[in-house]
Amino acid sequence: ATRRNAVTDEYEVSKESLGVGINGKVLTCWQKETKRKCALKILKDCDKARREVILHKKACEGCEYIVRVLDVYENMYASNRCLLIVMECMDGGELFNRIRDRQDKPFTEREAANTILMIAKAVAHLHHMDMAHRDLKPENLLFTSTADNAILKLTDFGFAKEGNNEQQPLNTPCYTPYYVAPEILSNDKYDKACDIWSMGVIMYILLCGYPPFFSIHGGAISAGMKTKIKAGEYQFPKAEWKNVSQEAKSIIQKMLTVDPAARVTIDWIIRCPWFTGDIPETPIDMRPMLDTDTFEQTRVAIAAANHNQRRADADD
Ligand SMILES: O=C(Nc1cc(-c2cc3c([nH]2)[C@]2(CCCNC2)CNC3=O)ccn1)c1cccc(C(F)(F)F)c1
Repeated sequence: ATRRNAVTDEYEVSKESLGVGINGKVLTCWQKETKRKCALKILKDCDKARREVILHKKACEGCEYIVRVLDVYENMYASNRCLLIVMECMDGGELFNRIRDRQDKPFTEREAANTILMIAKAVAHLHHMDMAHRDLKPENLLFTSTADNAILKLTDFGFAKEGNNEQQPLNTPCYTPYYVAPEILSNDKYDKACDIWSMGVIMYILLCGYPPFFSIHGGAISAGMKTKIKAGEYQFPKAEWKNVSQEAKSIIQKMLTVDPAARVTIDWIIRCPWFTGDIPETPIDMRPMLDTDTFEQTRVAIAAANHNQRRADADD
């Protein structure tokens, strides 16, 4: 339940900003009793903010891949009524910064698969409760710590939306089937599909270090970029993609399907062997091994070594 007392009763709020989200800024705070470091998101009270709080609280229950909401306060702050969301503090920062810091060397396929799988588990949890995030991007994906095995969690439910349970029975009193407009029936049918598209863009970036759609002169979205997105026009430039497995590319292609009705669902994604990777391979940089000519050279070298070894044995 939303607390009405001052957040400062239970938390020490710092001035240190952790960033600014869609609806409000995020500060560091400490729980007085436990000294636990937390993050505090300050939202101006309005319907959108109330929806964000309700959906985030609902979403984080039962899913370890969604940033946990610890407390919610309704306080006056700077003479405005505000909603304050206290969250677990994600000390590893954003996926965005981790990608940016490794600009030179993108993720290995195994690392990319592990990363996307954590995102997919968060998205599956939302889609199974008929909710769509609708703002999936590296800036809203945070690591629990800077350790290699840190967990990646989804945050910022400022655009999230709950379906009206699309298979709304036609006989609900709100409309007479004969006259109901198509958008009433399908208005949120494709919200979930847009989360899949965003995952496709994130997966593409993790495997090569740059986005599939961009405007040549950089900066904000351009007309040319919009055209490319609408046409689903992007490439896998050979330089960076020749070592990436065909399976990874075909998964990206299925996620970046222009027609939302034809796009793969989250359930299809979490069942892909590429993600589960049943054989627990050590996170090697699989890319050189996947490169045919490197693989060919390795095969020849191994054969030659075996030949010399046999010769050596025969001489003994
Ligand atoms: O951001 C950090 N911890 C954090 C952050 C959030 C958080 C929530 C939201 C955001 N962050 C952003 C702010 C704007 C940029 N995108 C992310 C969008 N909307 C949100 O709702 C939640 C919990 N712990 C952090 C903590 C310690 C160290 C570091 C760093 F890695 F930077 F050193 C970061």
